Amino acid sequence: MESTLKEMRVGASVLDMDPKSTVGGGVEDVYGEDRATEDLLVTPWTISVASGYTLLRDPQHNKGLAFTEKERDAHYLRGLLPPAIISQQLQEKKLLKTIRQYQLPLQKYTAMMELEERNERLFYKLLIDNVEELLPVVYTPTVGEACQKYGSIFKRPQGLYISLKEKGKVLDVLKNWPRKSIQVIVVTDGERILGLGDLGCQGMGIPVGKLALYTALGGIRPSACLPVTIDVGTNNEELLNDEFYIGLKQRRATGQVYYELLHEFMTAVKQNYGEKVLIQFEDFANHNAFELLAKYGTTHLVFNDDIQGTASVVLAGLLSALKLLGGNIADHTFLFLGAGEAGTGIAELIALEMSRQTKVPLEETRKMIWLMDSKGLIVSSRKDSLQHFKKPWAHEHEPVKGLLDAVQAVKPTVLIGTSGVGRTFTKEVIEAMVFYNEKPIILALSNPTSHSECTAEEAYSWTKGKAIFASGSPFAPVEYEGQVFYPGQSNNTYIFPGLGLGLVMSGAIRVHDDMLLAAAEALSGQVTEEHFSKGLIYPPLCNIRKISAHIAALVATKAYELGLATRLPRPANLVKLAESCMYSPTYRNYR
Ligand SMILES: NC(=O)C1=CN([C@@H]2O[C@H](COP(=O)(O)OP(=O)(O)OC[C@H]3O[C@@H](n4cnc5c(N)ncnc54)[C@H](OP(=O)(O)O)[C@@H]3O)[C@@H](O)[C@H]2O)C=CC1
Ligand SMILES: CC(=O)C(=O)O
Ligand SMILES: [Mg+2]
Repeated sequence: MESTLKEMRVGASVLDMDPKSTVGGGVEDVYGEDRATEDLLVTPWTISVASGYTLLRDPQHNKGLAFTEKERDAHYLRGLLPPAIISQQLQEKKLLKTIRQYQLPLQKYTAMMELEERNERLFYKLLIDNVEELLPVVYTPTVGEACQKYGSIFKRPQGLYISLKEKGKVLDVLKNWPRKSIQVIVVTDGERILGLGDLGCQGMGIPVGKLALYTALGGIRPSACLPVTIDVGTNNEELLNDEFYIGLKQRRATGQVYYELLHEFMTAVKQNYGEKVLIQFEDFANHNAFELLAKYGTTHLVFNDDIQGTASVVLAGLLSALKLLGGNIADHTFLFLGAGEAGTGIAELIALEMSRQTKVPLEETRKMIWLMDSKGLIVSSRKDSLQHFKKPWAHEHEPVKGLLDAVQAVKPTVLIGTSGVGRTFTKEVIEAMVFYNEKPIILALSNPTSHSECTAEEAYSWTKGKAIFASGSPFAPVEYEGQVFYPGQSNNTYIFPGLGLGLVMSGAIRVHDDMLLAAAEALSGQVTEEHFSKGLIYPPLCNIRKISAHIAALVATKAYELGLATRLPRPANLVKLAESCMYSPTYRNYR
């Protein structure tokens, strides 16, 4: 139990005291201990030192066979372990070998999750040291399959489930979580999991995976991370008919019922963890995502990863590509397939950057950007029937249905896939891109791999090696006519860990667009000549902690400039601060 005296002091105000209580609550009596009466129950939190069998079963402190002779004596471990002492390094080597032996990605995923539950430090050591190899296991594409099969691979719960059954009790549910000092929450309602649609309660794999990356890539302590799934039902018939489904078996609640539960959650989070806890909205459907962001963006430290994190990573890639191609961002014309969260989020940040660079008003720079949805090109004649987030993109043009026709009409220099539909960048579409451009920029952002708008091989072979290509899920390097091409991964995973670290370490209280621009500049600044020579527009993920530190520093700098930082005075060297803040997974010695 991680509870400390300090945590017990955090508390509710005297104003919400129980009328029957005869004792006044202390100023920060969140757990109601000061004001408890015979009718008012409290939780008996305790502090204890783990030893013996309990220590071996405690994932935060377990070191497996790495416990020294002295530790085995001091902590009652004699006989509970075989005699060999195996260092963390050797344990890591053995595990990597085991994981590599598994044929199926889902087996590797399960092995990693079991390791996390058994030995947290070893899990993070393995992930950090082998990030390029293991990211596709704990994150896209495998996490998508894991969510689809969550019911059958489910053994022990991870994260916090807040369902409609908990309405009216959300604060109590938060208090059940064993860790008290939370800095980052990733929350989903499971309605738009990657490009896989509504997976209901099984979407939990996403907050769990994203938070593992907050720790591995951004250095946020695992104990400070809280994955949350809000379960308001699912409209996925297959899950509703599945006897093993782990979520609420009802159709999704909408309207007032939905918003009341979300509001209760947002209020309880602030009440329990304060103003500086970061909340990342993840994989909500767009009919809720924009509204939630607009509503809570002014009252909470919150951002939507699919709208804003994705925008920042794509802008970073474009800024890098400009260094390769020359010219300015305003020289480009953009066409998006997909006008939802990712598409319109990216489009808006590009338009903002163009406006900043050229001093041309935002309404004008938006005109360089075209979006398509499932009904075709977004044009002014459709304006009345468009969802509000599409309206700014309804430019004057005759209606266009298909993507190839749109490419021919708009002649984009940059084609971006954010539709969630695989194989929509056909040979004809890609050939049209290279017909109009010496070096077309093609980003197939939809996840997981099976939903990517095209493969890396298709992008390079259909453009005869001319494309600057990146994708949301990773592709291996491609050999085309004797030359090797390295596709980059354009995924918000480059941004949110560093963004989160910057916000947390500066004690920021709100997320601002300038921070997303700063994160994009920081990421783009990490791309070197060597990377460019391979055709990469993103730096390799093996340097991600260094990259995250730079992102964090620029984000924190913005927080200070905007007066949104509360950690005062401003530390002199923010890169150093970011590096020194990061969680290290090496084993500690026990007294
Ligand atoms: N690489 C990354 O970092 C990220 C990738 N993504 C990926 O992007 C994809 C979309 O996510 P998100 O924007 O949140 O989803 P949304 O549901 O908000 O948007 C999807 C958009 O695609 C459109 N669309 C659907 N089918 C077609 C089609 N056949 N042709 C043209 N347009 C189509 C939809 O049209 P309509 O509005 O008419 O329904 C909608 O505008 C997902 O696969 C997700 O995994 C998301 C975030 C980050
Ligand atoms: C990467 C991501 O956030 C998504 O595909 O939804
Ligand atoms: Mg997402």
